[in-house]
Amino acid sequence: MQTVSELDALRAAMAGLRRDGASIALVPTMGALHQGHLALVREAKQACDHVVASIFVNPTQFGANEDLDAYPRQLAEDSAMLEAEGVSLLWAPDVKAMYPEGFGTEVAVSKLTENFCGASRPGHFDGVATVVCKLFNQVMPDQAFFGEKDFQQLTVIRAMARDLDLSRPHASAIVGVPTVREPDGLAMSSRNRYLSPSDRERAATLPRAMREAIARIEEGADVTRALAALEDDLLSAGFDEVDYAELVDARTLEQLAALTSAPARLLVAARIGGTRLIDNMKVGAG
Ligand SMILES: Nc1ncnc2c1ncn2[C@@H]1O[C@H](COP(=O)(O)OP(=O)(O)OP(=O)(O)O)[C@@H](O)[C@H]1O
Ligand SMILES: CC(C)(CO)[C@@H](O)C(=O)[O-]
Ligand code: BAL
Repeated sequence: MQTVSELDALRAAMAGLRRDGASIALVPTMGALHQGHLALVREAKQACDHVVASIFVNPTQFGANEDLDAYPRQLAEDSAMLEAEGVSLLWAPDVKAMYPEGFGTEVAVSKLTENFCGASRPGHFDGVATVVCKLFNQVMPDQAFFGEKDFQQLTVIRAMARDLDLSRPHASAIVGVPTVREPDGLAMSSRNRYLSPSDRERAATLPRAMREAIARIEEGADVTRALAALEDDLLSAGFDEVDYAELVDARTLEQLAALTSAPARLLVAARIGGTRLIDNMKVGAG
């Protein structure tokens, strides 16, 4: 596996990989890799001849009071994991290489970013859309792989790629990969390592309470009541705050007051200690 941290070197390496018409998959990450990231790499490897992974802790998607400085950075360990998975190229730019002096362009996706994580993390999705747009233009992959764990992010990236005619990858070449979970059901996340042992134990209530709420909704319970019970379950289990718990149309992220034939998803974000956890699950058969 080759590692590059400058754009010229990336372009030269990409030209080498593309020789003979080989197809390219991109797996964007912020590092601190776990099995969730490796699931993306494995799907990418099945789909294309070469996998290019990126590691970049993108400052523009962090709010002023968020964990940019504390975010785990472990390039040597991550690099060994990617190499073991057969990744061909690691793109690991520093902030100056990604945002050279004078950088002043932003990609903003409207509507889909208004609620949920977009409301509680103002500017977050502008940062995500801008850096992912740059990654697409830098690598020009045939397919790009993102986790369903960040469901709103996946929806926003699909919309951006469609709206901006990012022909490689075009919207249909963005692949969503199902969430990988710990044995107790907690969605894997780099931020889980912030949890104290007791908060880590309590955190498993999140997927459990979500499954219970989904069962109630699928049995025909009133959605507002089921979501209120979910919030109560989380607060009783020791969560400090429920940021949102909503049933949405999985395509438009519009809130649903009842289950319909539309594909539906339960989206939740909740804080335990200083750590904000997000999760989402499919609801119903739509
Ligand atoms: N448990 C998971 N299952 C599947 N994909 C995941 C999982 N966790 C993260 N991903 C995906 O990996 C990619 C990189 O995510 P990122 O590096 O932010 O990791 P993360 O664990 O989500 O970190 P964070 O704690 O910052 O949310 C994203 O597309 C994300 O959706
Ligand atoms: C897509 C991404 C790599 C953009 O920085 C990040 O938001 C992430 O890791 O999910
Ligand atoms: N995994 C999404 C990136 C973020 O929370 O900033």
